[in-house]
Amino acid sequence: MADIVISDLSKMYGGKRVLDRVAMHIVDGEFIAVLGPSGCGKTTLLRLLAGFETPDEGTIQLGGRVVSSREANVPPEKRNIGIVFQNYALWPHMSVADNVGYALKIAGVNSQERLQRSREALSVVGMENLAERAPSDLSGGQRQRVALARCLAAKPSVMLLDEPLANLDVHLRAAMENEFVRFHRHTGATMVYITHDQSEAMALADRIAVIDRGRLVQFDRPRDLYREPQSEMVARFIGNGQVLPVRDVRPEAEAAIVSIFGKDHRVRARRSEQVRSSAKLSVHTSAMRLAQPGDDGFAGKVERVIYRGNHSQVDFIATADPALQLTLHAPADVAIPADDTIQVCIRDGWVIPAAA
Ligand SMILES: Nc1ncnc2c1ncn2[C@@H]1O[C@H](COP(=O)(O)OP(=O)(O)OP(=O)(O)O)[C@@H](O)[C@H]1O
Repeated sequence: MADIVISDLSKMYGGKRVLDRVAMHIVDGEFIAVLGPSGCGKTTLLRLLAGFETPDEGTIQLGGRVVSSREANVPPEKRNIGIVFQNYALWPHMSVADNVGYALKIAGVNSQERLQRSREALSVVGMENLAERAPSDLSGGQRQRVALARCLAAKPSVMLLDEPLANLDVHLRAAMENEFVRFHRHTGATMVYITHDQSEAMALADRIAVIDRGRLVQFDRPRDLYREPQSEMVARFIGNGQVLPVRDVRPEAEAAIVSIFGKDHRVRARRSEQVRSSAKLSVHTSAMRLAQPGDDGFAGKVERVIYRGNHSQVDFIATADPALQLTLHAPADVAIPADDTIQVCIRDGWVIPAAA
Protein backbone atom coordinates (compact mmCIF):
# COMPACT_ATOMS: atom_id res chain seq x y z
CA MET A 1 0.00 0.00 0.00
CA ALA A 2 1.35 3.41 -0.91
CA ASP A 3 -1.27 5.82 0.29
CA ILE A 4 0.15 9.09 1.57
CA VAL A 5 -1.36 10.86 4.56
CA ILE A 6 -0.11 14.40 5.11
CA SER A 7 -1.23 15.92 8.40
CA ASP A 8 -0.86 19.58 9.43
CA LEU A 9 2.45 19.84 7.63
CA SER A 10 4.33 23.12 8.04
CA LYS A 11 7.79 24.21 6.92
CA MET A 12 9.55 27.45 7.85
CA TYR A 13 12.54 29.06 6.14
CA GLY A 14 14.20 31.91 8.04
CA GLY A 15 11.04 32.65 10.04
CA LYS A 16 8.79 32.54 6.96
CA ARG A 17 6.08 29.88 6.84
CA VAL A 18 6.51 28.39 3.36
CA LEU A 19 4.05 25.54 3.93
CA ASP A 20 1.19 26.21 6.28
CA ARG A 21 -0.63 23.28 7.92
CA VAL A 22 -1.12 21.31 4.71
CA ALA A 23 -3.34 18.24 5.14
CA MET A 24 -4.22 15.74 2.42
CA HIS A 25 -4.84 12.04 1.91
CA ILE A 26 -3.55 10.61 -1.38
CA VAL A 27 -5.05 7.23 -2.12
CA ASP A 28 -2.88 4.25 -3.12
CA GLY A 29 -2.40 4.29 -6.92
CA GLU A 30 -3.85 7.76 -7.37
CA PHE A 31 -2.35 10.30 -9.81
CA ILE A 32 -2.42 13.71 -8.20
CA ALA A 33 -1.08 17.03 -9.40
CA VAL A 34 0.13 19.78 -7.11
CA LEU A 35 -0.61 23.07 -8.80
CA GLY A 36 0.06 26.65 -7.83
CA PRO A 37 1.79 29.87 -8.80
CA SER A 38 5.56 30.24 -8.61
CA GLY A 39 6.86 30.31 -5.06
CA CYS A 40 3.70 28.87 -3.45
CA GLY A 41 5.60 25.94 -1.89
CA LYS A 42 5.15 23.07 -4.40
CA THR A 43 8.80 22.02 -4.49
CA THR A 44 9.07 22.32 -0.72
CA LEU A 45 6.18 19.86 -0.38
CA LEU A 46 7.90 17.47 -2.80
CA ARG A 47 11.21 17.74 -0.91
CA LEU A 48 9.40 16.89 2.32
CA LEU A 49 7.69 13.90 0.68
CA ALA A 50 11.03 12.69 -0.67
CA GLY A 51 12.74 13.08 2.70
CA PHE A 52 15.23 15.80 1.70
CA GLU A 53 13.71 18.14 4.29
CA THR A 54 12.29 17.71 7.79
CA PRO A 55 8.97 19.39 8.67
CA ASP A 56 8.69 21.97 11.45
CA GLU A 57 5.21 20.73 12.31
CA GLY A 58 3.01 17.84 11.25
CA THR A 59 3.68 14.41 9.80
CA ILE A 60 3.80 12.43 6.55
CA GLN A 61 2.75 8.78 6.57
CA LEU A 62 3.60 6.43 3.72
CA GLY A 63 1.66 3.18 3.64
CA GLY A 64 0.68 3.62 7.28
CA ARG A 65 4.21 4.37 8.53
CA VAL A 66 5.29 7.84 9.74
CA VAL A 67 8.26 8.78 7.53
CA SER A 68 8.47 12.52 8.30
CA SER A 69 7.97 14.36 11.55
CA ARG A 70 9.89 16.93 13.56
CA GLU A 71 11.45 14.11 15.58
CA ALA A 72 12.18 11.49 12.91
CA ASN A 73 12.94 11.51 9.22
CA VAL A 74 13.24 8.29 7.20
CA PRO A 75 16.03 8.98 4.64
CA PRO A 76 15.07 9.27 0.93
CA GLU A 77 16.65 5.96 -0.10
CA LYS A 78 14.56 4.07 2.48
CA ARG A 79 11.18 5.43 1.27
CA ASN A 80 10.82 3.42 -1.96
CA ILE A 81 10.10 6.67 -3.80
CA GLY A 82 11.18 7.47 -7.37
CA ILE A 83 11.88 11.05 -8.34
CA VAL A 84 11.95 12.63 -11.80
CA PHE A 85 13.16 16.21 -12.05
CA GLN A 86 12.95 18.63 -14.95
CA ASN A 87 16.67 18.29 -15.62
CA TYR A 88 17.04 14.62 -16.32
CA ALA A 89 20.47 14.26 -14.68
CA LEU A 90 21.62 11.28 -16.77
CA TRP A 91 25.23 10.16 -16.50
CA PRO A 92 26.81 11.39 -19.78
CA HIS A 93 29.52 8.70 -19.91
CA MET A 94 27.09 5.78 -19.53
CA SER A 95 24.82 4.22 -22.14
CA VAL A 96 21.06 4.45 -21.81
CA ALA A 97 20.91 0.89 -20.42
CA ASP A 98 23.66 1.56 -17.88
CA ASN A 99 21.92 4.74 -16.75
CA VAL A 100 18.74 2.79 -16.15
CA GLY A 101 20.54 -0.05 -14.32
CA TYR A 102 22.94 2.05 -12.26
CA ALA A 103 20.76 2.50 -9.16
CA LEU A 104 20.07 -1.25 -9.18
CA LYS A 105 23.79 -1.95 -9.31
CA ILE A 106 24.38 0.27 -6.29
CA ALA A 107 21.52 -1.51 -4.54
CA GLY A 108 23.35 -4.81 -5.10
CA VAL A 109 20.96 -6.34 -7.64
CA ASN A 110 22.79 -9.05 -9.61
CA SER A 111 23.71 -8.38 -13.23
CA GLN A 112 21.19 -10.77 -14.79
CA GLU A 113 18.22 -9.31 -12.91
CA ARG A 114 19.57 -5.81 -13.53
CA LEU A 115 19.64 -6.44 -17.26
CA GLN A 116 16.16 -7.89 -17.23
CA ARG A 117 14.62 -5.03 -15.20
CA SER A 118 16.41 -2.37 -17.29
CA ARG A 119 15.13 -3.99 -20.50
CA GLU A 120 11.58 -4.16 -19.18
CA ALA A 121 11.66 -0.55 -18.02
CA LEU A 122 13.04 0.66 -21.35
CA SER A 123 10.38 -1.23 -23.26
CA VAL A 124 7.61 0.40 -21.17
CA VAL A 125 8.83 3.82 -22.33
CA GLY A 126 9.44 2.64 -25.91
CA MET A 127 13.23 2.98 -25.74
CA GLU A 128 14.41 -0.65 -25.96
CA ASN A 129 16.02 -0.03 -29.35
CA LEU A 130 18.15 2.80 -28.05
CA ALA A 131 19.62 1.00 -25.04
CA GLU A 132 23.22 1.34 -26.24
CA ARG A 133 23.05 5.03 -27.15
CA ALA A 134 24.80 7.75 -25.17
CA PRO A 135 22.52 10.36 -23.54
CA SER A 136 24.13 13.08 -25.69
CA ASP A 137 22.66 11.39 -28.79
CA LEU A 138 19.08 11.57 -27.56
CA SER A 139 16.40 14.22 -27.90
CA GLY A 140 14.97 15.97 -24.85
CA GLY A 141 11.89 13.75 -24.85
CA GLN A 142 13.97 10.59 -25.17
CA ARG A 143 16.17 11.66 -22.26
CA GLN A 144 13.10 12.26 -20.15
CA ARG A 145 11.91 8.76 -21.08
CA VAL A 146 15.22 7.31 -19.89
CA ALA A 147 14.79 9.19 -16.62
CA LEU A 148 11.33 7.62 -16.32
CA ALA A 149 12.68 4.16 -17.13
CA ARG A 150 15.37 4.58 -14.49
CA CYS A 151 12.64 5.29 -11.96
CA LEU A 152 10.55 2.40 -13.17
CA ALA A 153 13.41 -0.12 -12.93
CA ALA A 154 13.64 0.57 -9.21
CA LYS A 155 9.93 -0.38 -8.87
CA PRO A 156 8.96 2.48 -6.57
CA SER A 157 5.52 2.50 -4.99
CA VAL A 158 5.43 6.31 -5.11
CA MET A 159 6.71 8.56 -7.88
CA LEU A 160 7.38 12.24 -7.44
CA LEU A 161 7.65 14.29 -10.60
CA ASP A 162 8.80 17.91 -10.38
CA GLU A 163 7.81 19.81 -13.53
CA PRO A 164 9.20 16.96 -15.67
CA LEU A 165 8.07 18.57 -18.93
CA ALA A 166 9.24 22.11 -18.22
CA ASN A 167 12.21 21.89 -20.60
CA LEU A 168 10.35 20.31 -23.53
CA ASP A 169 8.67 22.00 -26.48
CA VAL A 170 4.93 22.06 -26.84
CA HIS A 171 4.63 19.00 -29.17
CA LEU A 172 6.86 16.84 -27.03
CA ARG A 173 4.90 17.84 -23.96
CA ALA A 174 1.72 16.45 -25.48
CA ALA A 175 3.45 13.18 -26.41
CA MET A 176 4.99 12.89 -22.95
CA GLU A 177 1.64 13.53 -21.25
CA ASN A 178 0.41 10.34 -22.93
CA GLU A 179 3.58 8.61 -21.80
CA PHE A 180 2.91 9.51 -18.16
CA VAL A 181 -0.65 8.22 -18.36
CA ARG A 182 0.58 4.94 -19.88
CA PHE A 183 3.34 4.72 -17.30
CA HIS A 184 0.86 5.24 -14.48
CA ARG A 185 -1.46 2.53 -15.80
CA HIS A 186 1.41 0.10 -16.20
CA THR A 187 2.95 0.59 -12.76
CA GLY A 188 -0.07 1.39 -10.59
CA ALA A 189 2.32 3.60 -8.59
CA THR A 190 0.99 6.55 -6.60
CA MET A 191 2.06 9.60 -8.61
CA VAL A 192 2.56 13.13 -7.29
CA TYR A 193 3.12 15.53 -10.16
CA ILE A 194 4.25 19.10 -9.48
CA THR A 195 3.42 21.73 -12.06
CA HIS A 196 2.40 25.34 -12.46
CA ASP A 197 0.71 24.49 -15.78
CA GLN A 198 -2.97 23.98 -15.08
CA SER A 199 -3.78 22.41 -18.45
CA GLU A 200 -1.11 19.75 -17.82
CA ALA A 201 -2.56 19.09 -14.37
CA MET A 202 -6.11 18.87 -15.74
CA ALA A 203 -5.01 16.45 -18.48
CA LEU A 204 -3.15 14.07 -16.19
CA ALA A 205 -4.42 14.02 -12.66
CA ASP A 206 -7.25 12.18 -10.91
CA ARG A 207 -7.25 15.03 -8.39
CA ILE A 208 -5.46 18.36 -8.20
CA ALA A 209 -4.18 20.03 -5.04
CA VAL A 210 -4.12 23.81 -5.52
CA ILE A 211 -1.62 25.56 -3.28
CA ASP A 212 -1.59 29.30 -2.69
CA ARG A 213 1.05 30.95 -0.48
CA GLY A 214 1.80 27.73 1.34
CA ARG A 215 -1.80 26.75 1.98
CA LEU A 216 -3.81 23.97 0.38
CA VAL A 217 -6.82 25.89 -0.91
CA GLN A 218 -8.66 23.09 -2.74
CA PHE A 219 -8.05 19.40 -3.45
CA ASP A 220 -10.56 18.10 -5.98
CA ARG A 221 -11.16 16.36 -9.28
CA PRO A 222 -10.33 18.56 -12.32
CA ARG A 223 -14.01 18.88 -13.22
CA ASP A 224 -14.97 20.05 -9.73
CA LEU A 225 -12.14 22.57 -9.61
CA TYR A 226 -13.26 23.95 -12.95
CA ARG A 227 -16.98 24.00 -12.25
CA GLU A 228 -17.10 24.60 -8.52
CA PRO A 229 -14.08 26.61 -7.34
CA GLN A 230 -14.29 27.25 -3.60
CA SER A 231 -12.36 30.53 -3.65
CA GLU A 232 -11.69 33.44 -5.97
CA MET A 233 -8.04 32.39 -6.33
CA VAL A 234 -9.01 28.94 -7.67
CA ALA A 235 -11.71 30.44 -9.91
CA ARG A 236 -9.15 32.71 -11.58
CA PHE A 237 -6.36 30.14 -11.69
CA ILE A 238 -8.23 27.25 -13.32
CA GLY A 239 -9.22 27.38 -16.99
CA ASN A 240 -8.71 31.13 -17.37
CA GLY A 241 -11.71 31.62 -15.13
CA GLN A 242 -13.23 35.07 -14.79
CA VAL A 243 -14.86 36.53 -11.71
CA LEU A 244 -17.82 38.92 -11.75
CA PRO A 245 -19.35 40.80 -8.84
CA VAL A 246 -23.01 39.91 -8.32
CA ARG A 247 -25.70 41.20 -5.92
CA ASP A 248 -28.79 39.91 -4.14
CA VAL A 249 -28.04 36.19 -3.94
CA ARG A 250 -31.31 34.27 -3.53
CA PRO A 251 -30.61 30.52 -3.17
CA GLU A 252 -32.81 27.87 -4.67
CA ALA A 253 -32.01 24.11 -4.56
CA GLU A 254 -28.39 23.82 -5.89
CA ALA A 255 -28.93 27.08 -7.77
CA ALA A 256 -29.37 30.76 -7.02
CA ILE A 257 -30.85 33.81 -8.61
CA VAL A 258 -28.29 36.61 -8.68
CA SER A 259 -28.31 40.11 -10.04
CA ILE A 260 -25.61 40.76 -12.64
CA PHE A 261 -25.42 44.48 -13.40
CA GLY A 262 -29.07 44.91 -12.41
CA LYS A 263 -30.48 41.88 -14.27
CA ASP A 264 -31.48 38.58 -12.68
CA HIS A 265 -29.78 35.34 -13.76
CA ARG A 266 -30.15 31.78 -12.54
CA VAL A 267 -26.72 30.26 -11.80
CA ARG A 268 -25.28 27.24 -10.00
CA ALA A 269 -24.58 27.43 -6.25
CA ARG A 270 -23.73 25.07 -3.39
CA ARG A 271 -26.63 23.51 -1.57
CA SER A 272 -25.85 25.47 1.60
CA GLU A 273 -25.63 28.85 -0.15
CA GLN A 274 -27.05 31.73 1.93
CA VAL A 275 -29.11 34.79 1.14
CA ARG A 276 -26.49 37.54 0.83
CA SER A 277 -26.30 41.04 -0.56
CA SER A 278 -23.11 40.51 -2.59
CA ALA A 279 -21.03 37.62 -3.90
CA LYS A 280 -18.57 36.70 -6.66
CA LEU A 281 -19.50 34.61 -9.67
CA SER A 282 -17.07 32.27 -11.46
CA VAL A 283 -17.71 32.39 -15.21
CA HIS A 284 -15.68 30.63 -17.88
CA THR A 285 -15.01 32.19 -21.27
CA SER A 286 -17.05 29.44 -22.90
CA ALA A 287 -20.08 30.42 -20.77
CA MET A 288 -20.29 33.94 -22.21
CA ARG A 289 -21.52 34.80 -25.68
CA LEU A 290 -22.69 37.71 -27.74
CA ALA A 291 -26.37 38.31 -26.99
CA GLN A 292 -28.90 37.48 -29.68
CA PRO A 293 -31.93 39.68 -30.30
CA GLY A 294 -34.36 39.14 -27.40
CA ASP A 295 -31.59 37.95 -24.96
CA ASP A 296 -31.12 39.72 -21.66
CA GLY A 297 -27.51 40.82 -21.64
CA PHE A 298 -25.17 43.39 -20.17
CA ALA A 299 -23.22 46.00 -22.12
CA GLY A 300 -19.49 45.90 -22.76
CA LYS A 301 -17.01 48.02 -24.68
CA VAL A 302 -14.74 46.08 -27.02
CA GLU A 303 -11.01 46.54 -26.42
CA ARG A 304 -9.71 44.20 -29.10
CA VAL A 305 -10.64 41.16 -31.16
CA ILE A 306 -8.04 38.44 -31.80
CA TYR A 307 -8.56 35.86 -34.55
CA ARG A 308 -7.76 32.40 -33.12
CA GLY A 309 -8.65 30.15 -36.03
CA ASN A 310 -11.65 28.27 -34.64
CA HIS A 311 -13.00 31.32 -32.82
CA SER A 312 -12.37 35.01 -32.27
CA GLN A 313 -11.35 36.13 -28.81
CA VAL A 314 -13.18 39.32 -27.83
CA ASP A 315 -11.62 41.29 -24.95
CA PHE A 316 -14.02 43.84 -23.51
CA ILE A 317 -14.72 46.02 -20.48
CA ALA A 318 -18.06 45.92 -18.66
CA THR A 319 -19.74 49.30 -19.19
CA ALA A 320 -21.21 49.22 -15.67
CA ASP A 321 -17.79 48.48 -14.07
CA PRO A 322 -14.87 49.88 -16.10
CA ALA A 323 -12.35 48.05 -13.85
CA LEU A 324 -13.75 44.69 -15.01
CA GLN A 325 -11.88 43.25 -18.01
CA LEU A 326 -13.51 40.18 -19.53
CA THR A 327 -13.12 37.84 -22.50
CA LEU A 328 -15.59 35.87 -24.58
CA HIS A 329 -15.25 33.64 -27.62
CA ALA A 330 -17.24 34.67 -30.68
CA PRO A 331 -17.54 32.90 -34.06
CA ALA A 332 -14.25 33.12 -35.97
CA ASP A 333 -15.68 35.30 -38.73
CA VAL A 334 -17.27 37.86 -36.41
CA ALA A 335 -16.61 41.47 -37.45
CA ILE A 336 -16.59 43.75 -34.42
CA PRO A 337 -14.54 46.94 -34.46
CA ALA A 338 -12.66 48.03 -31.32
CA ASP A 339 -14.57 50.52 -29.15
CA ASP A 340 -17.88 49.05 -30.34
CA THR A 341 -20.49 48.35 -27.66
CA ILE A 342 -21.65 44.74 -27.44
CA GLN A 343 -24.36 42.99 -25.45
CA VAL A 344 -23.13 39.93 -23.55
CA CYS A 345 -25.13 36.99 -22.33
CA ILE A 346 -24.07 34.66 -19.45
CA ARG A 347 -25.11 31.05 -19.90
CA ASP A 348 -23.54 29.46 -16.84
CA GLY A 349 -21.89 30.58 -13.61
CA TRP A 350 -21.08 29.38 -10.11
CA VAL A 351 -21.49 31.43 -6.92
CA ILE A 352 -18.06 31.19 -5.23
CA PRO A 353 -18.62 30.13 -1.61
CA ALA A 354 -15.66 31.91 -0.04
CA ALA A 355 -15.89 35.29 -1.79
CA ALA A 356 -18.13 38.25 -1.04
N1 LIG B 1 16.22 26.45 1.12
C1 LIG B 1 15.44 27.55 1.18
N2 LIG B 1 15.78 28.59 1.99
C2 LIG B 1 15.01 29.71 2.09
N3 LIG B 1 13.87 29.88 1.39
C3 LIG B 1 13.48 28.89 0.58
C4 LIG B 1 14.23 27.68 0.42
N4 LIG B 1 13.59 26.88 -0.47
C5 LIG B 1 12.47 27.56 -0.86
N5 LIG B 1 12.41 28.77 -0.22
C6 LIG B 1 11.31 29.75 -0.38
O1 LIG B 1 10.12 29.09 -0.11
C7 LIG B 1 9.09 29.54 -0.97
C8 LIG B 1 8.48 28.34 -1.71
O2 LIG B 1 9.46 27.81 -2.60
P1 LIG B 1 9.18 26.55 -3.51
O3 LIG B 1 10.41 26.28 -4.30
O4 LIG B 1 8.63 25.45 -2.69
O5 LIG B 1 8.02 27.12 -4.46
P2 LIG B 1 7.43 26.53 -5.83
O6 LIG B 1 5.96 26.63 -5.69
O7 LIG B 1 8.02 25.21 -6.11
O8 LIG B 1 7.94 27.60 -6.89
P3 LIG B 1 8.35 27.43 -8.45
O9 LIG B 1 7.09 27.05 -9.18
O10 LIG B 1 8.84 28.79 -8.81
O11 LIG B 1 9.42 26.37 -8.50
C9 LIG B 1 9.70 30.58 -1.88
O12 LIG B 1 9.42 31.85 -1.36
C10 LIG B 1 11.17 30.26 -1.81
O13 LIG B 1 11.92 31.43 -2.03
